[in-house]
Parts: sequence; C-alpha cells; structure tokens
Amino acid sequence: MSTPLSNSLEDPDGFDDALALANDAPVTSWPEPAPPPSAAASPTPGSRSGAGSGRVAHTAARDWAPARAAARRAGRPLDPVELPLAEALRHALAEPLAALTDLPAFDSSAMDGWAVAGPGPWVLEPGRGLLAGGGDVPPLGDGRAVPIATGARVPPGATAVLRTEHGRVADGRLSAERAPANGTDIRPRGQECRSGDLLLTAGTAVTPAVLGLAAAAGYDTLRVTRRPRVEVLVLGGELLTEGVPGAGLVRDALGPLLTPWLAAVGADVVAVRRLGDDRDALAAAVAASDADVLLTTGGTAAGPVDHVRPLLAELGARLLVDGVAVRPGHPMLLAELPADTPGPGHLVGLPGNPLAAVSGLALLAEPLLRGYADLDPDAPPHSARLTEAVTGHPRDTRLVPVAFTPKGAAPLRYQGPAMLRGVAAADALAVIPPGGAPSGSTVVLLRMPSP
Ligand SMILES: Nc1nc2c(c(=O)[nH]1)N[C@H]1C(S)=C(S)[C@@H](COP(=O)(O)OP(=O)(O)OC[C@H]3O[C@@H](n4cnc5c(N)ncnc54)[C@H](O)[C@@H]3O)O[C@H]1N2
Ligand code: MOO
Repeated sequence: MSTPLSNSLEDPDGFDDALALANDAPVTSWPEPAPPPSAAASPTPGSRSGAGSGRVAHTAARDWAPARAAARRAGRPLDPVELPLAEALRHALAEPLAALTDLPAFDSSAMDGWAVAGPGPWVLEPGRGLLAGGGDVPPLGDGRAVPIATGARVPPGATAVLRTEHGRVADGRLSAERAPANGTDIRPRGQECRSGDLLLTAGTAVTPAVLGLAAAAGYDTLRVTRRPRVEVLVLGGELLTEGVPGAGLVRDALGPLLTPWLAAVGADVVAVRRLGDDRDALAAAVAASDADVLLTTGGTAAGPVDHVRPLLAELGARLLVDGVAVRPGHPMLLAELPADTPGPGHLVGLPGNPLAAVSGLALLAEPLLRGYADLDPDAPPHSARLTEAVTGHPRDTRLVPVAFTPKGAAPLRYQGPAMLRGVAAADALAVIPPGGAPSGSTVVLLRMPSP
C-alpha cells in the first residue's frame, strides 16, 4: 500500500508520511510551502502534539550541519580514567600509547625448525629443543643446530633458523640444500618498536586491535577519556514496555534502541526511566540525575503534555539548538543546563516519532557524546552516489535511510517519521538537500553505528 504522492503535494509539512511507503517519486520541485503553523493551527484530534501553539515551527531552527557542529562543540572531553584493558574498549586514549618494551622483546624464531650457527651441515645438540616460553637459552656453538619452535628465544650464537621443510636429519647431523642467509627467519628484538616508541596518538579510539597492541606492548591498564554517563527519560503515557501494541497504545521502540546505540557512539547508559506524561516526574528526574547528559524522547513539540521545552525554560536552560530544519526530526533540541546546579551538563530532546528520534541521535546526541568521549564524530564513508532520485522537502533537509549496494546508496522505503522499517535495514542516513537529489548525485552520509 502506498500513499499517493499527490496528497503530499497538497501538504508539504506532511510529506514525510506521504512518501513513507514508496521511494519511486521523481525529483520534484515542490510548491512553496504553507507558512509555518501559527497559533491558529488546528489541532489534530487525538494527537498530543497536534493541539500545539505552533511553537514547533521553530523559527530558530538551524540547518543540519551547523546544528551538528554546535552539538560537537558542546561536548568537551571529560577527565581521563585508568581502566583495565577489558573495560577500555570504545574509549579514546587520553595519552599517547608508548611501548613499554622492545617488540619483540627478544630475538625469536619466526618458524618451526632448527636454530643453526654458521654454514651447514650442523651437528645437532643432543636431547635439546627450544620451545616458546622457555627461559634462558645456552649459547649455540659454531657448526651446531638445535630444534626450535616458532616464538622461542633464539640462542646467542645462532645465525639463522632453518625451516623444518628445508632440512634433513641423518646420523645426528642436520643438512640443507642451501644454507640460510644470516638472520633468516629470526625476528630480531625491537623489529616492530623500541621501548618508548610512540605507537598511537592520544585520541585514538580503543578498538579490539588497539587492545591487542596495548597488551603486546606491556599494558595492563589504559588511561582513557571517561565516557559520558547518559540517563534516558522516555516520555509518553501511551507506551507499552512489553507485549503486542494496539488500541491506542504503542510499544516503546526507543528504550530498546537507545541503549545499544548510545553505547556504540561512546556513552554509558546509566538508566532508562519511563515517566509517562507527568511534568512533575520529569522535573524530579532532571533534578535528581547525576548523569553527564540527559536524553529525553517525546514531548518536544507543543502539545498539551509536551513538557520538555517549558521545563527547560523554567530551569533557565540555554537552548543551543532549538529545532533543526530537517525532516524527520525538526523539533529536536539541545540545551545546556545551568552550570550553578549539580547534575547533567546537557539535555538532548529527541522527538517522539521513532525515525525523528534517530535523526536527533545522528545530528545532536552522537556528536555531543563523541565530543565528551573525545572520539571522532564521523565514521567513513562520508558520501555516496544515490542509486535513484530522492524527492526533497521544499525548504528543509531530509534524512533518508539508505543501504550500501555495489552501485551506490540505495534509498529505502518505509522512511516515514513514525517508521523504523527502513532504518532497520539501513547502513546510513543520506542527507537530501532541500529540493531533492537526482539519481547518481553524491550525497553526504551519516553512518549508523555498528553493533
Ligand atoms: N501542530 C504540530 N504538531 C506536530 C508537529 C508540528 O510541526 N506541528 N510536528 C510533529 C512532528 S514532526 C513530530 S516529530 C512530533 C514530535 O512530537 P513529540 O516529540 O512531542 O513526541 P510525542 O508527541 O510525544 O510523540 C510523537 C509520536 O511518537 C510516538 N512515540 C513517542 N515516544 C515513542 C517511543 N518511545 N516509542 C515509539 N513511539 C513513540 C507517539 O506515540 C506519537 O505517535 O510532533 C508532531 N506534532
Ligand atoms: O517528522 Mo517529525 O519531523 O517526525 O520530526
């Protein structure tokens, strides 16, 4: 089932929903939109947001790029902490990683075979053999050989390692068709680095490979930038936490989505609280929070139970981003909470519509949190060619879920503000400028976090 495009042309503000089921529309020059909703805007029956005053038009709305940059600037790196390796994953190094030893720390064999001294043939050391992990090794005299395993210390005096497949043993003597050149298959001490060498710069994200390198270089703990602690406040009295939705109730899709998403972009979610539509509960939760960042979902519009903006105003918070000219997600906000009270430094208000919330994650929450965590805000690729045209909004940017294909970024269907079906199959959100993007054009990408 798809909603006819013509309906959306009559109602540009509703077009996200109108295009939600299909992406086969040609790039269209949209008619000039109606003026932003005014105080006279008629409420939509049954919609909490629909009864609003029109403030959700956000005359202060910024373009997506400056909004994202403002969020990034707001997130100042937190203090460093010292963590065991196992807990340091997805943090940023707070200081350069310098080798605590030469690597390798000793001359070692690169192959299974024999350590040999001088040109062959060689007399085999009777009853000896060198294994990885062995302690001190006695020196090897000229003309002698000893079996050696990969990773074992090469004895002083050895000139090369002869691989098992290149040698023959007969009557206690080892011979080879060709004597190995000096140093063959010996990994010399310090080949990869010398003690004190800079291996990685401060700010590098700790990946599994970084953990491996740090362990190899002698580290048990790492000094990393602390990840921001985030508390999620899920607003909405219509939300179910389990079971099959229906009859006016919907499942909370954002609680389950947010915790892993935020973890993947460098935050620790310390709590997810469901507060219904209770203004006092929201005020109490904000006052009681000891997180670095509060993240609310829903309640960003101007409906009768949309408490986020009024509460921020009462608290004297400063709106760093008050709406973004982007669809979906235009009511998103970023506020700086008053510095003279303990508690969170910032509040990110994500709109309740699930795909609109994902837009807010990509544009505000992720850059803010990565700023706090001192992590690079942008995962490549940063742009791609569209495999087909995407219709634009007349004045706002669209964020459209796309999947990577060999031919480029393919726009996905089911991209309405209330839908997650498209984004669940997406690799990125494509930034579609006002007016649209033709097939083959290059668009900016905002990557989905990897699991
Ligand atoms: N008069 C106007 N009304 C609205 C406008 C507007 O411009 N003028 N903008 C619409 C847009 S766009 C959005 S987005 C929403 C944002 O509203 P809120 O942030 O206040 O969100 P709610 O009203 O609480 O919920 C909206 C929608 O999303 C569903 N929802 C909420 N939370 C969840 C959740 N955790 N999981 C799943 N679904 C959720 C909720 O049931 C509503 O259907 O405002 C429009 N209104
Ligand atoms: O489309 Mo709303 O823009 O769902 O944020």
